[in-house]
Amino acid sequence: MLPLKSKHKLFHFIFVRRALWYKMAPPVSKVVRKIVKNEEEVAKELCTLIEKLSNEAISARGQFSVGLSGGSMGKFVCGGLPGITTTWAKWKLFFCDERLVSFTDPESTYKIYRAGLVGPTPLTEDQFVVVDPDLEVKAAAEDYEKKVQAIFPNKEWPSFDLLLLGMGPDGHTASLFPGHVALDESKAWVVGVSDSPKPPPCRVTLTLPAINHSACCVFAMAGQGKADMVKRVLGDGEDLPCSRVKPSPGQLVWILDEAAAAKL
Ligand SMILES: O=C1O[C@H](COP(=O)(O)O)[C@@H](O)[C@H](O)[C@H]1O
Repeated sequence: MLPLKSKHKLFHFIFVRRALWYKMAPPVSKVVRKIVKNEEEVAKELCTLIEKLSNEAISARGQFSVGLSGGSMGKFVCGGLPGITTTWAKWKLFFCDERLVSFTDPESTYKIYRAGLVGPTPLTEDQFVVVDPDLEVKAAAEDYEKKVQAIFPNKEWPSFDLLLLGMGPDGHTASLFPGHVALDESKAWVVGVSDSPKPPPCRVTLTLPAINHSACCVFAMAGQGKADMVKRVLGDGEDLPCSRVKPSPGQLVWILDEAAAAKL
């Protein structure tokens, strides 16, 4: 028989500590992996998900906030979105990251989405919350952060309904590159990067905490060129910028084609 004092200690250890641990530990993201045949199927799967999430968000809150990425994501989204059924007027579009180049430069992410979505869908230019390419890096990041804050007023962190993310061959996502100081930002929603290892060097990016407060993050990719990094991130769990995307509480979705998933 345990003495009363020891019983109290045991009770404290088991119940109080456990309750505290549950309270403090961040809820784990719900992770979904979807492997489809080819690039075309990746775009289809992605756009079906965007359609579903937009309609759910609009029914629940009257607005859908989505963050876009550059690179191959533009192709998937611009190819598939014109075919979906949604209330376009309720959309607000942001950029997970943007390259600091003019809107006419082929490297501009906004240029790609404006050409692919304004016209082919009922979306209008004023529904895009853009990074001002005429400002220098720090000022552009501060200006973009203010624009995002105006959409999520009085919030500690933005709560995007959906962020569409890509993964570079070095495991970067948005403009968060391996080993870069921007990865450790814990207060700002947005930071500037003036030494991006991938050109162009000047960029503006959402930070990891801003990304991880969104309701859903989706990585979509296709092709054998992604296979090694997919294995390092999803198979080996290596600590890379992509692996740190854990929306909490939230959903993390990976949509891959068979070639990108080949080494898993
Ligand atoms: O530079 C960038 O690269 C990543 C990955 O691009 P991908 O073409 O390999 O898919 C992209 O997600 C990011 O937005 C972009 O600025």
